[in-house]
Amino acid sequence: MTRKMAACSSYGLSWRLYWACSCVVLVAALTCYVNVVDALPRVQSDGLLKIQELLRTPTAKAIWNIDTDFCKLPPTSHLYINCTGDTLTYLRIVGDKNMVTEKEKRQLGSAGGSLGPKKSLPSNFSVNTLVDTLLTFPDLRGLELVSLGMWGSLPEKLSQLSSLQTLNVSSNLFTGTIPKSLHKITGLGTLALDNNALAGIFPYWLSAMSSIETLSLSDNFFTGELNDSISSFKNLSSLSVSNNLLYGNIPGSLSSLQSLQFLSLAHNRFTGNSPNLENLRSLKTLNLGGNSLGPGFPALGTHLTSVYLGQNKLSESLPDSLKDFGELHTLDISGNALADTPPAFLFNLPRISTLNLARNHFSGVLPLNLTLSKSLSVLDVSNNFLTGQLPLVFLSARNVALYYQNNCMDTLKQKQGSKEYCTITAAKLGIGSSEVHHSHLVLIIAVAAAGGLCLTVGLCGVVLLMARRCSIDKDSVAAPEDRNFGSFRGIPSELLSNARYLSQSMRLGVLPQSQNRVFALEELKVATNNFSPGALVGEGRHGKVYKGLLEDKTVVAIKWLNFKSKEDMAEYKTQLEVLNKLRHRHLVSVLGYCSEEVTSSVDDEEFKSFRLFIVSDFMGNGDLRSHLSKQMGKEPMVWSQRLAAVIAAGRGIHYLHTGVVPPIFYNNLKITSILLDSYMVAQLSDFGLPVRRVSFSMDVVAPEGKAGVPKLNHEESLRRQEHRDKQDVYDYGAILLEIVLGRPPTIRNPFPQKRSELERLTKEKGPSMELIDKDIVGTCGAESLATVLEIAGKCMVDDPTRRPSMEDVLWNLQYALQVHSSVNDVTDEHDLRREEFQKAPSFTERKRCFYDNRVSDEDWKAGPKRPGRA
Ligand SMILES: Nc1ncnc2c1ncn2[C@@H]1O[C@H](COP(=O)(O)OP(=O)(O)OP(=O)(O)O)[C@@H](O)[C@H]1O
Repeated sequence: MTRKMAACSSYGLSWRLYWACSCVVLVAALTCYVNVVDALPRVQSDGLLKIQELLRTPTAKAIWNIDTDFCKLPPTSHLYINCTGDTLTYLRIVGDKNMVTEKEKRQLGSAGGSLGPKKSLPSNFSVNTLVDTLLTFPDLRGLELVSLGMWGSLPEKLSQLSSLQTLNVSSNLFTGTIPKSLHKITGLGTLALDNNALAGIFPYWLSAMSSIETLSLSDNFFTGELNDSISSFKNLSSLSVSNNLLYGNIPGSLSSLQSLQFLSLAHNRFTGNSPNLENLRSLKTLNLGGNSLGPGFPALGTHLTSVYLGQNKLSESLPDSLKDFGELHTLDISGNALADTPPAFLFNLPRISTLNLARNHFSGVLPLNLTLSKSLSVLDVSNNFLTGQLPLVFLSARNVALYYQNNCMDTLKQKQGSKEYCTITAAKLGIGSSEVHHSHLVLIIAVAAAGGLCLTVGLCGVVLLMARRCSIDKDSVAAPEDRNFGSFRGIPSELLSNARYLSQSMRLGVLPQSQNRVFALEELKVATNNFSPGALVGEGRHGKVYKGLLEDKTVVAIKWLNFKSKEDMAEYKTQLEVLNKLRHRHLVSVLGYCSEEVTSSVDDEEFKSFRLFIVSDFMGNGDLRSHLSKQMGKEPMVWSQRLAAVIAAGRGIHYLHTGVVPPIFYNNLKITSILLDSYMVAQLSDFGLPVRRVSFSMDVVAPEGKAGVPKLNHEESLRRQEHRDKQDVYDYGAILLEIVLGRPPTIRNPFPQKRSELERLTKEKGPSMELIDKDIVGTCGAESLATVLEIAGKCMVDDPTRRPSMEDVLWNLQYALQVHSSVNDVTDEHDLRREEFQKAPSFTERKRCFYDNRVSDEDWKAGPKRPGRA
């Protein structure tokens, strides 16, 4: 420093300059000192230790301690701490083990680590105490507490963290509304509250915060219509409200949000045509999938890179303007009623990587010499009405997962219907390319000619000819058969092994992918203490399930299955490859497997048998059925918990039906496959595996078309094809009944002779109360119960075509949870009403206890309009 000052004076600088120079040097020295110190004051270290205590079970071994140098902890995918000088400025804790790599786990262990992601919260967890503790960090700019199982209402005092720029508490169990005081955090740029159970009208008031750039509210219960106030979010670059209860038209004013780069309104109930979004020049990702938008194809900006419009009601032909989408790499327009022949340029867009045109009304012939973009990796044109020869490139394309089954193309590869089937059906639907129009015309002419020729004796020969043409026996028109009796039956294994995710609409529920692991039997023996009885956690009809501790301390479930033939086991293994790729918050992750061939000899004769060990995430709280009754000192689940569990599992099923290519149907759903993790969050297990017939017990619904069920005619086959999701819907209905009854329903056969139980439960005047689980009577709102019973009844109607989709079912259940929450604040007053409810002799009177007394509540008044049910 002295040398620097001398340097200043030696250059003959003035006295004032000399002082300025000294100051600069002093500041530099201080900065240097601060950087060296870089340790938190005691009050902040204590705060972090307190947070550790709050977010972990008290029995867990503490990892942080008084000597931990928090500012020097290495960042990992589930912990990031940043200090500026001697104050904490960023705290991120992500408590989901699926997000931690093995390597990171090891690093965490050796480096002093961070909060263990698998630990559940202590029973006395209080979000208020947590926020009080956070207030010891006045300079906190970033706070991310994700997947930690936190519950309660977000406290108003969160706004006292006034320096926050990022607030992310997604994937927790928060309820209630967003605290209005948040608008006081004037610099807040990112607000992420996804995957909670927050409710209320869409929070337009947040637009008063001009700083807000990212607003992520997906997977909650927000409701109401989006209106023009949306345009007041001037600086928004990312808006995600997928999987909520929003409805009505998408307002045109959305197009004034010029900074928008990411927009997801997927899986709500938006209707009508999408507004013109061409003006959104910064928009890169647009997800409007899973609504009821249509019939027009939306006008979109050409700079988009990902467009998801699947499962809507689009029914026009694709616009020519799509050829200008030079940056598009994902286009998902599956599950609409789009018509005509898909234009050849679509397959050859320069950046296109995923093109999903499945389940539309596309018809006509794809050019034989069609070319595919070099960047294409997934192409799905299945379940349309395409005819003609298969484009040559479909046979030669390598590195492209290609799906074209259930069309009527001229090929023996992937199952096809007859050309007549496609042309006639396309004509019936009034759709089609020039070729279909031509066929249609031929038919019309033929009919007319047949009539005319009947009158003209001289043309008898022609009449006969034409009449023959007119009377194409419907049954001889081969429709694509329903091949999906097993989960993936009929789909070539090479396609299965290539199956990928398409729908990014689910991305917030989807966890990172991991590698399938082939385990050594030795490893599993060590993990389970040689499959000791003490490690046994359950037994199904096909094998035993053990709890195991792997070397890296991961707790896993190991399901032991025996097979008589190698082929049967191979079928399982192929499907495990697919299932391993799936990661969803409400699906139990398959981590890998181990297969073994065992040779034994009896009387000098050798026998081979095969064993498969499926390794998956361990769910610490058993299956849903075990929580419906008092067991081992555990209280039975109350209504809201039951609803939350079935909604969670339903989301997993919905993902299997709509978020995976090819979709996964026929999941042999049972209540015992809904397992609860250590946070009591439900996850579905046992999905997507082949149905193994043991015996046709009451607990198994054989997929239609399996052995013993008559062969289907073509019409029926087509009907099944279109309603492949409905077997799961039926089974899910039975699960809904079980959470109401508290015991398995007696109706499990899809075509029951006697459905009196269901009828008694769903009759108009209300259910017979004696049938309802006494543990929930009084704790569930009547409207909520009635909604669940109504939708369960619809799920279980005999005719699969009349059953609702999983999306409809979820919509109703979310509504049921919402009305339950709004009438069921646990207050003294409520307890009184509950008593009153329990004493009320008739259903109608009980219903009144809830409705009449509650309808005046402010909350209830402000509650959502009910936009109609399935
Ligand atoms: N991943 C898991 N984590 C914790 N427990 C599990 C797990 N998978 C299964 N279990 C336990 O093992 C029991 C048996 O499971 P399994 O899947 O073999 O049969 P099931 O679902 O009860 O019936 P089924 O034989 O019809 O499939 C379950 O009820 C559950 O309690």
